[in-house]
Amino acid sequence: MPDKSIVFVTGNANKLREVKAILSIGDVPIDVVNQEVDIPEIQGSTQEVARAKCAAAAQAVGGPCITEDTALCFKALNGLPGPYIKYFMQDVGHAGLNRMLDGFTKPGSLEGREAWALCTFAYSPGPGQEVLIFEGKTDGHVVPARGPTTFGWDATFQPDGFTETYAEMDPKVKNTISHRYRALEKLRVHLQALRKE
Ligand SMILES: O=c1[nH]c(=O)c2ncn([C@@H]3O[C@H](COP(=O)(O)OP(=O)(O)OP(=O)(O)O)[C@@H](O)[C@H]3O)c2[nH]1
Ligand SMILES: [Mg+2]
Repeated sequence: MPDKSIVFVTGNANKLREVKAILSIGDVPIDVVNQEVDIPEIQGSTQEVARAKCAAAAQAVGGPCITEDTALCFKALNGLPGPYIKYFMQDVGHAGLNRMLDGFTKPGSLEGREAWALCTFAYSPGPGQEVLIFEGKTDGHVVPARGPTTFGWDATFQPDGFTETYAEMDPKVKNTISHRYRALEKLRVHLQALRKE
């Protein structure tokens, strides 16, 4: 790889901010260059969605790139909404996501509200080439919204080991425990290995 930058194809400004922050820290910082291209997303497993999106993104930009797909998976619903969380969030909001779990919840407890945030980064070396997948997962619970509502479902996800939701915590803390951070640590190793080739 000729330089220390990577093209990240996304239309989501919040994702971009976190990815830039996470990859700027570390022994070998990585510059992220955004290209906002509207890529169709297929239906399927998180990996199928991620592979197809990254392959199409590499065609669109004509070179190496990364893409990212975030899923929010409810244990009580066997992993749904998963990769479709964007549309659930848009249509039913924080309160609707909570209501979906009320019937599974033991009163007065968080039992039944278990969920995990799953981040899938995909890397394509270029158009027509094999796409590699890097996943990160953070376990937690779905709770009534607390904190700023500027980023997706952050206000309704309380990661295990914390009393705050993602939205309530200092962004620097989120960026050391998040699904995105965990996936990026794996991607970082791969990008650094490429640079040594
Ligand atoms: O509270 C949140 N904390 C996060 O850490 C987070 N990461 C993603 N999201 C939301 O989950 C959906 C994923 O859909 P998604 O992966 O297709 O993203 P997108 O369409 O917005 O962007 P992209 O596909 O252009 O990259 C979208 O609604 C995102 O806003 C998050 N919400
Ligand atoms: Mg998308």
